[in-house]
Amino acid sequence: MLDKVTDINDLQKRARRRVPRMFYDYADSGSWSEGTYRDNTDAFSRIKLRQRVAVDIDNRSVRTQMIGQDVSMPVALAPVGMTGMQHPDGEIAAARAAEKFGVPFTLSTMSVCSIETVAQATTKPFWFQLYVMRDREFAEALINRAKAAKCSALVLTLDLQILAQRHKDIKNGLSAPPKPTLANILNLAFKPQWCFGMLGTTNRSFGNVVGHAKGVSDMSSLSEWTHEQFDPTLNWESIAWIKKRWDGPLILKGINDVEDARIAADIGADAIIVSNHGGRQLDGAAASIDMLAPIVDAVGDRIEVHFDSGIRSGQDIFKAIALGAKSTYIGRAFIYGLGAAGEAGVTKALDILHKELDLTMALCGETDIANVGHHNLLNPPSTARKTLQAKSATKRKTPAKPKATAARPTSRKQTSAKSRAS
Ligand SMILES: Cc1cc2nc3c(=O)[nH]c(=O)nc-3n(C[C@H](O)[C@H](O)[C@H](O)COP(=O)(O)O)c2cc1C
Ligand SMILES: O=C(O)C(=O)c1ccccc1
Repeated sequence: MLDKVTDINDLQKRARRRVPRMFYDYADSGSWSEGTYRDNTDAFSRIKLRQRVAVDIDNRSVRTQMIGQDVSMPVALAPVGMTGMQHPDGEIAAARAAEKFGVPFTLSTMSVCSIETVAQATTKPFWFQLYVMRDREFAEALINRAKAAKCSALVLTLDLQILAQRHKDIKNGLSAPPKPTLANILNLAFKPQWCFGMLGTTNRSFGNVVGHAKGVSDMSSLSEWTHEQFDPTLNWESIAWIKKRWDGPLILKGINDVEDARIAADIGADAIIVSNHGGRQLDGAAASIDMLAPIVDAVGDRIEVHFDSGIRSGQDIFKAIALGAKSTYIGRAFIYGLGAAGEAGVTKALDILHKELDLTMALCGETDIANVGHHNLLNPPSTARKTLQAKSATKRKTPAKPKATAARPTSRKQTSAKSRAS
């Protein structure tokens, strides 16, 4: 059934056919004009790679580590709210696919299946993403539930203290529970597989927050509820408060500015995710891939720098790694796979990305993802150019032994959580 699917685009087309419009649109949208949403992908296509030839590329590896944990490629599944609305039991399907592929799965606070349900359905630890509510006891309860479920990292999202406006969600009447408007009911008639799947599961509402957060029973609209519940006062002191309560690896998500990256490194987080929330929050913000190199330059020697926003191919992953990210996350790329074909669709998305990443690496003349760096880019960022010039100046002074392979500057190595801990 997925034989003819060759790229993430194909999965997206199939998801559009299978998933009810309000949930498909919820995923495939950005805030306001969607300018940043479009920029995220456009910026990737402006980055050009250096094609290298006559290098022995027979044995290759894209294996690496994220916060000291082994991963089969530099990819994790990003936290996605309402994943279980793209496909029945969607969080379980995605977590299982990730587990089998050897990449981390991050469960959103706003997931349909609860922390406990996902823990029961999987065998390896997953990561938990936290949204901090005004009710701090509730935030603490979520942290404790994540600990009890043996989650192996906490991803704290910082770029959604307040929800931006997404026009499509308003037009589609996206509320919780969804509004049974005539248009929505008619649309469901064209999505029979989704409907039958939903009838077969009890996971149909927000598993982590129902019954806990005040006011959740009358969630009239997702945005109203979010404004009511999410803590707009969240600041760096609150982050220290959370760090104290969570004793495992802490990843700060939603950093898109050098100054914020420096503060994140100062407070001793294990990693940051350079991200603009996939263009769903501050419309007008820079494409995250354009912020990656300056941020790595500022803090890459102190903290692991991860990346998301705009990845739709293995080539995009390669570019993010070349710009200095230790690893990446995918949001829509796996969500489209999930909407198209459940667990098999997520596996297909991961397969596609793995193949594209490996092939791109090979055609750039690299055999190990650990060696990928600025030297693989045709136009390295200016900060990198200075570093490269400095390096080649030093090289000229001390002639190295001639090598069979072309000499190239080493990539910027980031501190791993493990090496800092030891
Ligand atoms: C439908 C959808 C829901 C999301 N929900 C969350 C969420 O609950 N928590 C969070 O931290 N990020 C959330 N994100 C942002 C993703 O974690 C990630 O930053 C973004 O999808 C990356 O961009 P990409 O989709 O272009 O890969 C969501 C993204 C999408 C598309
Ligand atoms: O839609 C999102 O991007 C998101 O993170 C979110 C925020 C509030 C409720 C559900 C999901």
